[in-house]
Amino acid sequence: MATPHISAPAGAFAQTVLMPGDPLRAKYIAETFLENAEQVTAVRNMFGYTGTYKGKRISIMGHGMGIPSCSIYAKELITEYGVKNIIRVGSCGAVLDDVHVRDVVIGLGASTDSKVNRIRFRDHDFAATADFGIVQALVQAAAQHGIAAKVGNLFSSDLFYHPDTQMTETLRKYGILGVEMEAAGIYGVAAEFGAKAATICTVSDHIVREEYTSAEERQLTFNDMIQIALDAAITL
Ligand SMILES: O=P(O)(O)O[C@H]1O[C@H](CO)[C@@H](O)[C@H]1O
Ligand SMILES: O=c1cc[nH]c(=O)[nH]1
Repeated sequence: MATPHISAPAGAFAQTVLMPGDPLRAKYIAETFLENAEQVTAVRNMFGYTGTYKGKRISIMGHGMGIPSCSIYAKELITEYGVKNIIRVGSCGAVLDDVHVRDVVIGLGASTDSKVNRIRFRDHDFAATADFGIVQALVQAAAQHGIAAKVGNLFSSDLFYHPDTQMTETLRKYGILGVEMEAAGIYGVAAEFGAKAATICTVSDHIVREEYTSAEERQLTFNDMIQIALDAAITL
């Protein structure tokens, strides 16, 4: 039962899928953290895997960069493969003084400059929100790992290289915890097709302070976030 973008057979995905932007991160997560991981799709090299974590069946699949890309995969996973829970596991940039590189942030809500949710919602402002149960599970799992995750609003931007130089000040004023490129789209898809979704991100850079994590640091902090997401996933 392939779709235009996923070549897996029916039943190939677990009910809960962790989704990083980078398909190679999906491969790394599956090979490092899952037992008996099997690759179930590789269309356009957007790798997807299913295996078990602490005895529970879990899938991992990349979603690419930006709302158009992640929306395709999230929609097909939900409507064609019966996926119920999507947890985006990503990276984000920080703008606030009290958010630091390597912090873990959870997107309870996601603001955006994308029009996708207005297209869905008759041109009104849809409040793109995470599933509260998944957020709770993520917060609890983070606490068990000794990490006080910050929970709040993300900004999902259509543009990585944003031309509006005033935008950062606005994001600071409105308390945006992290800038990334997908959460608002995934929350919109989940709402449209009756699934649950949440986003957890590791802060990879501070946009105002111009601080960046090294590739090695990113890998280590990313590992913390993955374990939090997997420990939350098996409670769903
Ligand atoms: O690390 P990922 O999950 O890809 O997330 C962030 O990184 C990409 C931009 O470099 C965008 O996809 C953004 O949302
Ligand atoms: O989308 C992203 C991801 C990391 N850092 C940013 O500034 N934007």
